[in-house]
Amino acid sequence: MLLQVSGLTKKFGGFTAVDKVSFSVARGEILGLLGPNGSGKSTTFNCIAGMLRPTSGSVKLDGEEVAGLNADAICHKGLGRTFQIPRPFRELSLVENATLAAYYGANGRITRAEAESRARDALQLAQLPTEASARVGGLGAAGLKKLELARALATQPKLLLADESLGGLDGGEMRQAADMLKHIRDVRGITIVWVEHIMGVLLSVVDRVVVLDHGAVIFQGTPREAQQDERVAEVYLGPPETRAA
Ligand SMILES: Nc1ncnc2c1ncn2[C@@H]1O[C@H](COP(=O)(O)OP(=O)(O)OP(=O)(O)O)[C@@H](O)[C@H]1O
Repeated sequence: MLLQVSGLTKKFGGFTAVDKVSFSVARGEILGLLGPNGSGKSTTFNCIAGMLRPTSGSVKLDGEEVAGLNADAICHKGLGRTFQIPRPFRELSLVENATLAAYYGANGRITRAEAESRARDALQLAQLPTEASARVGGLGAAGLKKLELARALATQPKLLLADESLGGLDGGEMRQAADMLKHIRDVRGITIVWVEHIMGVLLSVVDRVVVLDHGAVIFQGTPREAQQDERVAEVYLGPPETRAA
């Protein structure tokens, strides 16, 4: 297993946002981490990525305990993440943005040529232009999401945590974003944990899903099983008697 989350708990004062969450992700797998708004997805994500310190529990990346390490240290151990709201350096070019991410991922221990090569490779994987003149300014919502992905890929992660990659995209862009994540896994073997609150297109590309509700895991299984599961339907659609026919 590349990622093993065991008994992960995060409390904010007396409120338990993540309650003994356990799941694992095999090398090369795409796992969808789903749940309605407020179910604890972002808190789980941030505990894994080191943006939040878990109250208790274990997070093992490639067999090594990383719970409680800071985000920089976890990135240097091979975890790349995207942010829900892209915040690129707008005054820099796309290549410069990705190059900075490559330096960050390597903890500064690569040459400029190597950082730029990693940056161009990541931009290509994210289907963005690689020429020096390509700027952030002209990118729309989908382009900014791609740049977010390219910045995470430039850190050369073993595990990519994708946070709400579909937010703000239209139907066609969502399909393209989903296919891109699958392509990245297929050609590079990068393991992906993909956090979304909407199921839709995600179910067509993930291998397995974990569904959270009120901070706890209520379902783990294949996308097909998720679509047939009554508890999953309930948290997404409400109780059977209130659903439209
Ligand atoms: N820093 C915080 N302090 C207090 N409560 C918090 C904090 N962060 C999150 N929460 C609460 O924890 C619960 C889980 O929030 P979280 O953001 O993890 O859910 P989510 O599933 O990611 O939701 P969304 O899809 O809306 O992003 C919510 O009730 C939220 O209000």
